[in-house]
Amino acid sequence: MTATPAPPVLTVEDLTVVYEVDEPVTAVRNAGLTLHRGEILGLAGESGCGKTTLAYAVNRLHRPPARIASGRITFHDRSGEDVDLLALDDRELRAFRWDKLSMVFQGAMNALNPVGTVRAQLRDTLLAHRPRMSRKEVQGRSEEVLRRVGVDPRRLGSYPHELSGGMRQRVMIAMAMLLEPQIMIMDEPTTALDVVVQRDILREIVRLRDELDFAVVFITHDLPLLLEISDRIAVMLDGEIVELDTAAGLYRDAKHPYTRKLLGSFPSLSGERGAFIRTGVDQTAGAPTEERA
Ligand SMILES: Nc1ncnc2c1ncn2[C@@H]1O[C@H](COP(=O)(O)OP(=O)(O)OP(=O)(O)O)[C@@H](O)[C@H]1O
Repeated sequence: MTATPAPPVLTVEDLTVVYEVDEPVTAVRNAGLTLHRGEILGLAGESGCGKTTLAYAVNRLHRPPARIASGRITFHDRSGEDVDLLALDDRELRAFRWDKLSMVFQGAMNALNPVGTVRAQLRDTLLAHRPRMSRKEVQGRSEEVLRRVGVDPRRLGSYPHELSGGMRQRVMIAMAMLLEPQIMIMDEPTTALDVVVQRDILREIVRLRDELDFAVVFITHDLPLLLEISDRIAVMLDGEIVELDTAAGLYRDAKHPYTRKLLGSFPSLSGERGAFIRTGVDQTAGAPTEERA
């Protein structure tokens, strides 16, 4: 990490999300966090702790019975403008999503329209936000994003069923970066993929972040993976963020007993561990360093 953190791009304050079912479930409780420009913030915690609910609420994608009971979510635009996300109407939200903040879900590869080519789907998203783009610009941008995620631009003419799962997930990541958003939220984006493909895609995400400087909220229950790729990590337990620290700080000196328990539950973290994605990672001890790759 650098000594002075980059300015914030997103601030979540005191966020509470409740599922209004017979016995209401408070899935996120008074959560607060600041995401800095260009940082990778990992969100860790066991299944059911509220990670996905938090991510959906930030993007206003939550649906009834989920309800934001309290809190503030502020997007700090590159232009200097602060946007109160909870105050946006539907039209403003549609303009905001993909453009300023995009999201890649677990299994997002199945979200591609089966009857549209990759070209058509990238074009539709581009033109919805940039209606004045020429055909040539649309084609150029579509080729560029595919190249960036390691997919041959000749695949623009392919239908989703003609692509492997890994390739479809890469296309979804390309879609998420199409409009150069300032934030990407990734919820278990590689869980459905085999380990080698996962690693390739994660390396790409870290590299692209270094190049393009978007911030990432990366959600997974895989803490060892988060230690490799995150600048900071927030640990969630029963809807609350119980600890938030740099990856190195968390690894070396976890404060909350639950974080220590979580760290202890991954044998790979106490023993030898190879193939860290970050450079500057102490592979013999398996510990992340303070540096950012
Ligand atoms: N539609 C719903 N109605 C009622 N309760 C729900 C609903 N969706 C989620 N919950 C509850 O909210 C809590 C948080 O769920 P959430 O999916 O956000 O957790 P998560 O940490 O993302 O889990 P996972 O890693 O399994 O996706 C859980 O207790 C869950 O049972």
